[in-house]
Amino acid sequence: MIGRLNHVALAVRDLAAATALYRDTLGARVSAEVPLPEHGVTTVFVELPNTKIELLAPLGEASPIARFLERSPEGGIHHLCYEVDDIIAARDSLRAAGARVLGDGEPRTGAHGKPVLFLHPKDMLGTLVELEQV
Ligand SMILES: CC[C@H](C(=O)O)C(=O)SCCNC(=O)CCNC(=O)[C@H](O)C(C)(C)COP(=O)(O)OP(=O)(O)OC[C@H]1O[C@@H](n2cnc3c(N)ncnc32)[C@H](O)[C@@H]1OP(=O)(O)O
Ligand SMILES: [Co+2]
Repeated sequence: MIGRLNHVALAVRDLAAATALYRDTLGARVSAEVPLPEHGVTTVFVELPNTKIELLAPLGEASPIARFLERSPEGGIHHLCYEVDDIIAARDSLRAAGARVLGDGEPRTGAHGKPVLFLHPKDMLGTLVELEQV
C-alpha cells in the first residue's frame, strides 16, 4: 500500500529563520512560502535528492499545529507523508485495520494539489502519518 516517502514535515515557530537555516546553513534548495489557510499552515518545501522536508508554520487562530508548538516550543518533526496509488482504497483498508482517519474521512487537497488524508498518531506508533495520492 504505502510507497515512497513524499516528505517529512517539521513544525517551526519562525518560518523565515527555518528557511534561512536550510537554504544558507545547510545549502539546500527551498521553495517560496505558500500559505494554505484551508489547512491552517504556511509551508516551505526543502527539495532533497530523495525526498522533501516540509517546513510548517501556524496560520490563523485554529491552526492544527498550534498545540504541537505549545508542547514543543522549539518545533520538531510533525508528520511523515507516504505516497499511495489509491487513497480511498488505502483509507478503507486502514479503517478496516482499526486506524482512525482524521477529519471527516474524506481526502482534502494538499500542498501539492493532490488528495491527502491523515491517520491518528496514536494508531501509527506515535507518529502523525499523512497519505498523498500520486
Ligand atoms: C495538507 C497540507 C500539507 C501537506 O503536506 O499537503 C500538510 O501536511 S498540513 C499539516 C497540518 N495539518 C494537520 O496536521 C492535520 C492533521 N492533524 C490534526 O488533525 C491534529 O494535529 C491532531 C488531531 C493529530 C493533533 O491535534 P492536537 O495536537 O490539537 O490534539 P491533542 O493535543 O488532543 O493531541 C492528541 C494526542 O496526539 C498527540 N499528537 C498531536 N500531534 C501529534 C504529532 N504531530 N505527532 C505525534 N503525536 C501528536 C498529542 O501529544 C496527544 O497525545 P497525548 O498522549 O494524548 O498527550
Ligand atoms: Co504534509
